[in-house]
Amino acid sequence: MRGKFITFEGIDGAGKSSHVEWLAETLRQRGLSVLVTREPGGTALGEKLRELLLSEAMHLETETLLMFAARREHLAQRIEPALARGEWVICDRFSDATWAYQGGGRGLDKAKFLALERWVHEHLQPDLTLLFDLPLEVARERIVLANRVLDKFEQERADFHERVRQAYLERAHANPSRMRVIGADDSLENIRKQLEVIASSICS
Ligand SMILES: Nc1ncnc2c1ncn2[C@@H]1O[C@H](COP(=O)(O)OP(=O)(O)OP(=O)(O)O)[C@@H](O)[C@H]1O
Ligand SMILES: Cc1cn([C@H]2C[C@H](O)[C@@H](COP(=O)(O)O)O2)c(=O)[nH]c1=O
Repeated sequence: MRGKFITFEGIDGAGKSSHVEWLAETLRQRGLSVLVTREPGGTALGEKLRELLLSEAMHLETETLLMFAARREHLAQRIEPALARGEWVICDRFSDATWAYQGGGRGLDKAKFLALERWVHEHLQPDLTLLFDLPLEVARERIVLANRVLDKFEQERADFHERVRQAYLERAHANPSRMRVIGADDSLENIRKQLEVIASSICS
């Protein structure tokens, strides 16, 4: 039987990556085989593209095409074969991120996004997307506290990140059966409780 495809999304600093491995382990304890991966990245070529995408300034359409090029490789090399073997795949970001960052944040024409999405994965959408949502200021504070070097996207102004957040919420509103909004302005423990309920429902 084909495995399930779960994606994590949210603005930078939302806290999603803190739960990816935890959810994978929770699913493994239920006897499932789980692949954890991320975008942009997930393959040798994808990780090279990630380095460029997170550091180099480029035209919006170049950025979008490179995101989808990395995704095409990722789907062909890792995601689709794993799902076909019956493994579950947890991916830290996928096409909803392109919708939110390049579309919402930078203003990419929606028709161009939809054309690329149809080209690259017409017959595949995540079975479940967990959208970590929280106010921008809380996410910023977490990034500052983590004291990490900011990448190209994290260096963007607050209004960019606010548009990204709104684009994610609109997409979740338009896809209620696939996307679940997680209240991420909460303790790690309480967020895990929300995820445990979701994990139980997807495994049953
Ligand atoms: N619920 C939480 N409460 C307080 N701090 C948190 C919480 N979740 C994560 N953090 C901290 O916030 C920082 C960002 O978390 P994390 O890297 O998981 O976010 P992210 O959404 O994956 O961010 P990015 O997409 O920018 O990599 C980390 O230092 C993490 O320890
Ligand atoms: C897949 C994807 C990602 N991005 C942006 C979003 C983040 O700022 C970075 C990825 O780094 P993180 O460790 O996951 O935070 O890339 C994007 O703009 N478009 C995309 O399609």
